[in-house]
Amino acid sequence: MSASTGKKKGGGFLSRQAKSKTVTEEELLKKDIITPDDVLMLSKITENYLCPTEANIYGIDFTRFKLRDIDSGTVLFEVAKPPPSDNGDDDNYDTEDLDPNAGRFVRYQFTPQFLKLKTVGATVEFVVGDKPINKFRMIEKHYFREKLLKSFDFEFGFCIPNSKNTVEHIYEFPNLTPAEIQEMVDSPYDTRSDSFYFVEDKLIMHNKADYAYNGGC
Ligand SMILES: CCCCCCCCCCCCCC(=O)O
Repeated sequence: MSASTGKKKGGGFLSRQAKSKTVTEEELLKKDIITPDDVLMLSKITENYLCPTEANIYGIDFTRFKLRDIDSGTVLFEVAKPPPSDNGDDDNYDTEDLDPNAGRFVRYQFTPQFLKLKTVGATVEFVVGDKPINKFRMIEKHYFREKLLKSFDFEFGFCIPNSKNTVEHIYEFPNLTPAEIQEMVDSPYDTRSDSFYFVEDKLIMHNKADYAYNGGC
């Protein structure tokens, strides 16, 4: 029987079904534990955070983030968390007191040229608390409106207790047509991402970002 009839039994048909299996955010919010396989099945940007900030029981704290174009070496973006002041006050206290989710949302403003890059390196520095961390992994899904542009899957690996760690993850950009690039440039903040962080296959942090690509226009 020809595969093109759509009636073929066995692996071909079933594996195509398995690959397209999707899950909704509402279904995941009912689960006690959210796994990497769960978020890989999401087909849309989430409207909510899929775990509370308290799920980060490992004291993971991002302290520096840098983006660079791998081809030219140009630094595209860099931010560092200010060190705690001498009196122990957290400088982010006021903002986070008003909105407890403020620390897990970032708005980026890039130029249209950003979308023409091929490969970007993201250097992340982070500190961890007094527990050892196994299988620290991030799955980050980028969307333009309803369309998934690309899902990135990065390992941070094992982290020793009370350590400061630095890792560079390499983002290979999706192929975008000139028309898609123009639409994204013309539609600031319609490009969005969910970053899901796992320790031992359990969701412990969820951050969000949105992007404008019309800087300098
Ligand atoms: C248009 C798709 C491009 C995807 C590659 C984007 C590379 C930069 C990613 C920066 C992600 C930061 C996420 C965050 O701050 O939570």
